[in-house]
Amino acid sequence: MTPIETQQIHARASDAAAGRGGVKIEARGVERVFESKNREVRALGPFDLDIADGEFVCLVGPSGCGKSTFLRMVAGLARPSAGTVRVSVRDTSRPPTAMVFQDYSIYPWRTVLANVRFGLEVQGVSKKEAERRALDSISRLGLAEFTKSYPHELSGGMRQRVSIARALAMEPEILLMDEPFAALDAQMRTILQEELLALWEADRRTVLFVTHSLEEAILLADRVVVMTARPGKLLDDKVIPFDRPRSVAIRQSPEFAALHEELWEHLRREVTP
Ligand SMILES: Nc1ncnc2c1ncn2[C@@H]1O[C@H](COP(=O)(O)OP(=O)(O)OP(=O)(O)O)[C@@H](O)[C@H]1O
Repeated sequence: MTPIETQQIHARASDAAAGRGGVKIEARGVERVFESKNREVRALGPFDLDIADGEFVCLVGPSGCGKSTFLRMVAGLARPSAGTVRVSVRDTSRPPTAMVFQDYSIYPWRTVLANVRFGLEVQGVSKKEAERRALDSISRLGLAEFTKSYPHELSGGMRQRVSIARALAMEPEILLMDEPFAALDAQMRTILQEELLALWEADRRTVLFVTHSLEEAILLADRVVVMTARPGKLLDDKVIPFDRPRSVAIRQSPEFAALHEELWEHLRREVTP
């Protein structure tokens, strides 16, 4: 296995690069090798990527190319086997990242309010402030009537709203989303995509979003980063030219179809054996 040369660094951003528009996430020569059943699985890299502060970037690529692994590195939950992942932080009193997963990851025994408040309590935010921020976030996600409901009383779309509310309540500088809408039906997925576009428009937080759907990536992102098959490397890095604010209606435009076709041409070669 390649020796660990470097690890995740949460740099204090006193330099200009950390200001709005500066580099927020910087990956250089990132590799990840797993030991599995006495063999090495080369999952990722070498992979380089820069994401600017306030940018919405979607990561797409074949299954197993290391997308989730990279996201976990940005979250500080995993270390690269080689290379560096650097996250610039403006305000050390806030968590640099918060994550939303496909499977909601909310506690079935806690109410909506208690689920959203949970991360804040772990952070040591006072009870009063946690309650205020949780209620505000719940309301932004349209769940104000359901603060006392339990997850089993909610639809899949509502549970995923709870996950997003919990992440936003943390007020992270970077929102990490790992296929957050993959488990939803097509209609609910469209509704949540539209809601996410509106939420992002309100605060323009840096977002790194993993998806299998090129359509979803083009709809949401400022940039779509396409990865090769495992070990994932950078295959394409495409700026999405559609104006903001956006609505799901842009999916009907010929420009959207052309972009989809172009990116699919690249991805097709990676997913077909
Ligand atoms: N903890 C681990 N131990 C061993 N192998 C792992 C581990 N985590 C991930 N892998 C392997 O690393 C590779 C990349 O996994 P990862 O989950 O990052 O891919 P992905 O692109 O997110 O896949 P998908 O799109 O299917 O979710 C896969 O081959 C996976 O089996």
